[in-house]
Amino acid sequence: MAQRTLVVYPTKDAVAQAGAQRLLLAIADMLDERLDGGKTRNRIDVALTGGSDTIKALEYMASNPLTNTIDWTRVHLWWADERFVAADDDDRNALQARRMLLDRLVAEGRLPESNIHEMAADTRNAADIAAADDTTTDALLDEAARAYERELVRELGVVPVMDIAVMGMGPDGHYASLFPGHAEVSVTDRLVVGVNHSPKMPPLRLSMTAPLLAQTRRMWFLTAGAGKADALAHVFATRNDPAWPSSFADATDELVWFTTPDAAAQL
Ligand SMILES: O=C1O[C@H](COP(=O)(O)O)[C@@H](O)[C@H](O)[C@H]1O
Repeated sequence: MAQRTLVVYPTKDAVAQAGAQRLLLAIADMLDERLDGGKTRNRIDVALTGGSDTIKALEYMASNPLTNTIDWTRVHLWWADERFVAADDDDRNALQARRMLLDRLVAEGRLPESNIHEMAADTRNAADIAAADDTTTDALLDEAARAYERELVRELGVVPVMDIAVMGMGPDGHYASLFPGHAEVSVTDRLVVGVNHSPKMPPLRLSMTAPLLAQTRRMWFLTAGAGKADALAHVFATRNDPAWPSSFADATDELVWFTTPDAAAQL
């Protein structure tokens, strides 16, 4: 179990800027790291999420000169969670990341499209969505979750490991799409799950599970603003409490929360 570390920056903007800078430096360092035998890694795997702080960090990455020094052909991008909406829906985490950074890297020939591992989008039309009952929707989400599991295993083996995960946390303490009051946070026999009736819109989601995320080497939370203070205090006071899902967050090497004084006020 990793020890939780807290790093406080003066503003929300500074958290995003620092997150961007740290992510670029960490990617560069990991790509240069010498393995036994002197070779460098042939790939690193980074899990992204959505939410205000992480998307802002991607925006800062786009304008950071370090971005142009990275060998993106060896960087694979995954999503710790996704909103199950149409591929062109503004709510989609992957679409936001593409708009902020990834599409440009692909267009410039730096990042192969095949390195972007998106979770499935909802391909149904509005009438089918409206007509679907819970059983149908759950089955659809489950098939999408299993498809992502298959992709993870195909690419990374039966115990997939993210080198870095950049997480956000909601004011209710959710991380990825693991919400309080929902059973998914306690699922231990899956890598990815479907989430129906999410308390935060949109209601249908896909999420990596806590055990998969806990295999991550370096997990960073970008969690800024007074709205996160209550959740942060509860999360730091407990472990594996379903009422505060981010208390399940773990990593093998480091678990760091980048935050602001107002978010850390109750600690
Ligand atoms: O819906 C989501 O919300 C969280 C946190 O969002 P924030 O805007 O409160 O920072 C995010 O981490 C998650 O990936 C996303 O799907």
